[in-house]
Amino acid sequence: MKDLTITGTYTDLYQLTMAQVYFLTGKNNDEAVFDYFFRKLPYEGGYTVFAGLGTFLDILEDLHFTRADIDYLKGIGLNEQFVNSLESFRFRGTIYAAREGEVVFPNEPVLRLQGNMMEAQIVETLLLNILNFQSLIATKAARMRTVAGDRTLSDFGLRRAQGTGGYHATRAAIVGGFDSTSNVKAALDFGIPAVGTMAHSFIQSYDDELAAFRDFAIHRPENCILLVDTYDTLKSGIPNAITVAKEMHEHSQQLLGVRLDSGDLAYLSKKTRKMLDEAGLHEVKITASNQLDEWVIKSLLDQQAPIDIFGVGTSLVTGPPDAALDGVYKLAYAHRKPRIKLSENLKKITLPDKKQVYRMINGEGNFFGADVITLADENVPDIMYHPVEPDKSLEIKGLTSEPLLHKVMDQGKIVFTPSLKEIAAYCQERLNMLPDEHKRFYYPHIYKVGLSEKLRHKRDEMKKYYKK
Ligand SMILES: Nc1ncnc2c1ncn2[C@@H]1O[C@H](COP(=O)(O)OP(=O)(O)OP(=O)(O)O)[C@@H](O)[C@H]1O
Ligand SMILES: O=P(O)(O)OC[C@H]1O[C@H](OP(=O)(O)OP(=O)(O)O)[C@H](O)[C@@H]1O
Ligand SMILES: O=C(O)c1cccnc1
Repeated sequence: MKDLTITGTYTDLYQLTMAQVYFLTGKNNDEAVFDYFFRKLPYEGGYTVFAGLGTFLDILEDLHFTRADIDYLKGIGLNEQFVNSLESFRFRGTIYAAREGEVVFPNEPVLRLQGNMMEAQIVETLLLNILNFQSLIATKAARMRTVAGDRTLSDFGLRRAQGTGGYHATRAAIVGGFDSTSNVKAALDFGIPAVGTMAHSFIQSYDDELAAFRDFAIHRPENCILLVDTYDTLKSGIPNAITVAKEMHEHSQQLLGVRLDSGDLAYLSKKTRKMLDEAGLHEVKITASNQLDEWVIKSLLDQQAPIDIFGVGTSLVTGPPDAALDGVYKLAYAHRKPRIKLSENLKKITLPDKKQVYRMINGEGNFFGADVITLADENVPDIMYHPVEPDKSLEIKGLTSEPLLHKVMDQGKIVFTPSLKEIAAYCQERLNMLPDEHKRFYYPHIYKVGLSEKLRHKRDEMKKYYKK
């Protein structure tokens, strides 16, 4: 059995059966335009961090069908001529997208893909699979970063992740503001600092805790963090860690820290800090772990817990309580005409044609709290309209604006390649521009996304036409 490498068959079968029809009816070379957007903010929060773009583009640039793919697709009854054509399949489309790390909002196109019908359809599943997951995890990470301030956040999640999804979860965690990871593969591949402490098993395997700490410190004096809760944190773990820290000093070495992994982390971290300080070990840091999430981190800091490093696993990489971001990929233009999808639910009617999104910036250089979706070739309007409530509008005249969608792939070639570090810095820059009321956990202020008059008119006219 072979393990996962992403090739053209990393898609849903219906994409290929639709592509086959486009091919056989001679429609595959017409331009199609799809929008990627989501409808609901995760965590009942005020924003989503857009992540995964770099991963998606890297995979897309090399995407091809292998001999085994071709043989398999013929074997399941797809048309031979169509399947043979996939031997030379390469994505040659053009993509406009928000920068990875951008703070984005429901119903606005975050990415616009323009390609031929066939290629645009085939890559849908891959795009959604990568962008939805990484955006969910980057958002979770960003929520933790906004409450952790300048404390260190480390990803400890691989063991609890949804299978190999833990690999991309680590990348997304960095986009959203984490500093480091215990995931060695992700650290290697993405250039992230790899960090780690020790497990209970290491201490349990010794007859006494002090001997375990000593061996660890002797053989790994750099970045040494001792786990202090195996037997009794305050009566055994901390006193033994202090002994080892002092022995390390005698060898001109420095104990980096201790890790608390159970009990009342506020109480224990305060007691620990006091004991370390009384021993003159002011520089020894306190790490905390054990089912942390943004709420627990916030609570601990509200309790003035002197914790320097938070190690977060399950809640970071699995993104509870939301299992997925509901991002979708909808057709906006095909065969030289704008396209629309109607719905009984007004909110679910899609926006036709090629579009741009403009973000409004206020006088202080922060986000004004409004994005307007326009037709791609339109100037920024003076007024934006509520997407579904015809009487609501907002004047945006005179505000500075920035286009959100930029070309990131041109005819199959990546044209913008920021490093993961730059993406993470961009995310923090944009989060800093987002007013605090959109970042609070309870009932955050709603960020407005509106339509230009021209786009609204086009949608409404098409709606009338298809209703007839
Ligand atoms: N002072 C605190 N304020 C808020 N939450 C805390 C505090 N201390 C710990 N927590 C969190 O409360 C939860 C405690 O869970 P639990 O009772 O399973 O841990 P525990 O007492 O350490 O048990 P175990 O020894 O089985 O790990 C964890 O999510 C932990 O991060
Ligand atoms: O609680 P999470 O946020 O998921 O963080 C990761 C957890 O994984 C480890 O525990 P585990 O019991 O797996 O191993 P250990 O014996 O090394 O503590 C670690 O000690 C954390 O408690
Ligand atoms: O290095 C650690 O302390 C660590 C790594 C993974 C999971 N829990 C803890």
